[in-house]
Amino acid sequence: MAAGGVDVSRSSVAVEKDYDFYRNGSRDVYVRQSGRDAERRQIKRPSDHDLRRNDGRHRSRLAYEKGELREQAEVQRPSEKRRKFSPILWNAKEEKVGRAPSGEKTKSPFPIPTTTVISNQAVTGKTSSEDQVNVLMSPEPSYLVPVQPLEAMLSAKHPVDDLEEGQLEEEQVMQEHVKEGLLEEKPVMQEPCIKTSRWGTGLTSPKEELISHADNVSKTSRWNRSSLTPECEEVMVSEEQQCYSSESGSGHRTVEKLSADANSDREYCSSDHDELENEDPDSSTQGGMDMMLGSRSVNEFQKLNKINEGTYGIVYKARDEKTKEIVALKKIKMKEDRFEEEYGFPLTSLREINILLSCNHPAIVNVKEVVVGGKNDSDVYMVMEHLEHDLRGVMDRRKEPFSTSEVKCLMMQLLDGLKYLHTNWIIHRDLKPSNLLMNNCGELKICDFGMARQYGSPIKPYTQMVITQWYRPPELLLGAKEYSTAVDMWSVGCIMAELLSQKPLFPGKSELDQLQKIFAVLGTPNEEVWPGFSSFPNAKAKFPTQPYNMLLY
Ligand SMILES: Nc1ncnc2c1ncn2[C@@H]1O[C@H](COP(=O)(O)OP(=O)(O)OP(=O)(O)O)[C@@H](O)[C@H]1O
Repeated sequence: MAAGGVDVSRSSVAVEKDYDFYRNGSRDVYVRQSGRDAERRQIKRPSDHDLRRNDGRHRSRLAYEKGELREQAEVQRPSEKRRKFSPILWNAKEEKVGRAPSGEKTKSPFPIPTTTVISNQAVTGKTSSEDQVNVLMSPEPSYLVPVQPLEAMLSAKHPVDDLEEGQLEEEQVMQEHVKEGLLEEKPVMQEPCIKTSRWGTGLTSPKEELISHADNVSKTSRWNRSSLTPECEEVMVSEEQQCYSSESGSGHRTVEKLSADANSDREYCSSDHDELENEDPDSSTQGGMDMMLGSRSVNEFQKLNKINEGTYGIVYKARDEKTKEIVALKKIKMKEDRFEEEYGFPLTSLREINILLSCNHPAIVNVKEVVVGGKNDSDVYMVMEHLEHDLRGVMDRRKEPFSTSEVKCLMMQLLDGLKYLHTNWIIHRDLKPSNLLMNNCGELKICDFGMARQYGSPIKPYTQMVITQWYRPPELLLGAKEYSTAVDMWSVGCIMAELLSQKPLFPGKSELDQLQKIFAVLGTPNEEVWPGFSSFPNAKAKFPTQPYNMLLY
């Protein structure tokens, strides 16, 4: 029997086919969109049958509840993975350290913060010729972005997502140096090489205009910021909602402060919205208008029903009147309170759109375009491929756990998608069952990239207020700010355990309780089993001693 009405077992065949398809390259491929986007997304044209099959969540839900098996549809796959991103490089010397996980040589679609941001040279106002030689002569792979000439740096813009703590701290340090008279000239913040990015060659599509706006927002906020604010600001919903958010659409990405009060229910939004702290609200919304010039109108879609509501968006099932294709429309929730620190278009949504438009993988939800419209003509919608279920809902409806082969099939897809992300220097930072979409063929796709971000080498400090608590790794719970792809892998492990046992692996009620649940299973760490453990900010808490194993060895 299929997994909760979703034919996971059969999809394993489909997945095998996919991999054959993948290996064998392009067959029956058409270009979905024109221009620049066409280069990015080559997909196989869905058959009419496929479109019909997706017609009606209600129908599929009924079928699902009746346990009907769906016909196995020919799985459509891109002919190849076209999009490869580059790492963020933080300074010239360290470029040599950076290595793309896969070793594939590709050009980044992102505005890359080739940040020799505040290297020692920048602070002293000198750049040694040796460093320049190293940069220019070293046989770096092409995914390592060369340091830009100063003029290019100055004329470039900031990327939408290069503004987390590392940068902020560096910016502050620099300002302090200026105050202390250490810098004679106005400090040069090396900016991303937007001219070499796909946005550097002119704005040719609404999407690119949108991203351009993201840059503007980011830049404005960066330069206008007068102070740094804590990253967790919004009081969120209860943990139960947070962790089982499939149907409720309740607050994901929520965390709570580690405290001795294990029963504390207060949770906070893990936002890095302080980037927008001092942005002029009017300019933000005005920019939002401008960036949408040329986008299709949402009126070209017929809304069929509301699927779900999350923290950052309301998701509808809709039909594209032009192509008759069934799609999911995610309406971005604008921050409407002018007196809130963040107002207007949320940074998380900009990041999500930015990353998803650049991704092209069968296990990552496909964002087709961004459209505008609605009551005030100012609503922004992401147009995504539609999938009938999310894994949370599928699990909730099942009476028994998935079989081992079903779990293998799901995990293979999840890991394949995650490999693609990590290979392209993206950490998802919010993997959990409700962010894994599924269709009736058992295909799994990762969605909700609001917390995702591009990372770089070497690792820089980021907010630890990410990942829904039950799926959050101990290093984040312990306060680590320098982390990488491993945080997603922890979430994957929790999801796999949940698939096998039909219950969450570590359903902590608070951060402290979360850690205790983890330690109860894996042992209380110490310096011996986890070198560096004692240096975590929250490691000083007294945890009950639990026997540990030496899994690491
Ligand atoms: N492409 C899609 N097809 C079908 N359903 C979808 C699609 N995208 C999202 N959904 C549904 O909408 C829900 C919310 O979507 P999403 O997680 O992207 O919104 P969000 O506002 O970012 O949520 P969160 O509160 O987790 O931040 C998902 O859990 C899923 O049930």
